[in-house]
Amino acid sequence: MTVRVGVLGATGAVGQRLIQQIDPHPDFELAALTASSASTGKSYREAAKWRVDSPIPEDVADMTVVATDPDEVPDDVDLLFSSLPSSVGEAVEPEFIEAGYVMSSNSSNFRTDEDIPLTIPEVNADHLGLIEVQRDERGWDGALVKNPNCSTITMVPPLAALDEAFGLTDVRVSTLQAVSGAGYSGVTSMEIIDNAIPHIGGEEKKMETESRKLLGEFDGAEVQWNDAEVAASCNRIPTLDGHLENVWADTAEDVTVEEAAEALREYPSIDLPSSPDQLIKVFEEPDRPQPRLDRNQSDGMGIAVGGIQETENGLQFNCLAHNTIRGAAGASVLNGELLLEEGYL
Ligand SMILES: NC(=O)C1=CN([C@@H]2O[C@H](COP(=O)(O)OP(=O)(O)OC[C@H]3O[C@@H](n4cnc5c(N)ncnc54)[C@H](OP(=O)(O)O)[C@@H]3O)[C@@H](O)[C@H]2O)C=CC1
Ligand SMILES: N[C@@H](CC(=O)OP(=O)(O)O)C(=O)O
Repeated sequence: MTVRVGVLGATGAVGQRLIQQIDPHPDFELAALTASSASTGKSYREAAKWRVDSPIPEDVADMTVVATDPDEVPDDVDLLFSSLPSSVGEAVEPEFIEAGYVMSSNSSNFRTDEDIPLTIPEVNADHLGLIEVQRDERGWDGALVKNPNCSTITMVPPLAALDEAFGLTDVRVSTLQAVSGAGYSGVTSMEIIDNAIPHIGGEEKKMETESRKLLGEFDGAEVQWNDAEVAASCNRIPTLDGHLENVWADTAEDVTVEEAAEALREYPSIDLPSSPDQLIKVFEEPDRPQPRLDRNQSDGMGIAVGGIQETENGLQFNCLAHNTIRGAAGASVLNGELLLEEGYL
């Protein structure tokens, strides 16, 4: 069965990555593209300043961009991907769900609302059951699932593996985030070249809250957030793609480097088209992972870990993922695949 899909915010940085992922997808067919009033009525080629590292798909380039309005999206579209600015998403996404659409959204609005599933399919696919709760509480016909913030996605699979094996108590993380995370006009070249910026607005709180929800237990009615304390410090550096993070994870049980590496390597993936066969790759070399060398492993959907060391209370390690693929567009597509697999489409 082919699922007809639409992309809201299709002309943006994440929207372009979504099109790159969806165009060759075995189960999804692009049927609607939306953006702001500045783009409405234009061909996608005209409206989107295409900046992705593969050619613009010709069939998509000729599609007409429509307004971000449920009346403008054909009724036979089964699934929407949203990559709208969060302020726009907050106002507009509920209108689509109320109109009956099922949506996989990358935007940060509603991520920590109690009845909204925030999922990384390899980690907490069962949280999708919150859709029944949101339908009961909000009277929605459609459904809304969110993927987390890109920095959060990078560290949570390794943390989930360690939590399952040894129990997490405290997590501290410091990030080195690529400029693509800020969008095309997010940081200027004069700001970032030969520089590092030790502040990314709102990012620390997102990492501290979203991670605890993702690592929480769903009991069929609500998610009990994980008790671990999480503290984050976020920094922008002049890499293009790939967020690198230094993590200190305190564990309830003693753990050696070898035991940690085994738990990470053996953490299971999920059988969905965009999920890698091996979710977490563990490097032995002390200077890996690195953004330029390791962000594209498993087509940008892999999580890389290295530099594992024992500490007084647990472990220290480095992790890396491609922020606009695993951290954004690929994460949304994977959630779309999960919605299909679980019968929501
Ligand atoms: N960049 C990244 O790495 C990541 C981004 N995100 C999140 O994804 C979302 C999109 O980010 P990004 O792609 O970088 O943003 P961009 O600014 O590049 O793109 C925004 C998109 O939304 C459209 N849009 C803007 N305003 C409106 C409006 N009022 N009504 C309808 N459509 C509108 C734009 O259309 P137009 O071209 O016509 O202006 C464009 O298609 C944000 O919520 C961001 O926080 C999450 C993780 C990573
Ligand atoms: N803030 C992230 C990207 C982003 O937009 O995240 P979010 O999806 O939480 O808004 C970064 O700068 O790298």
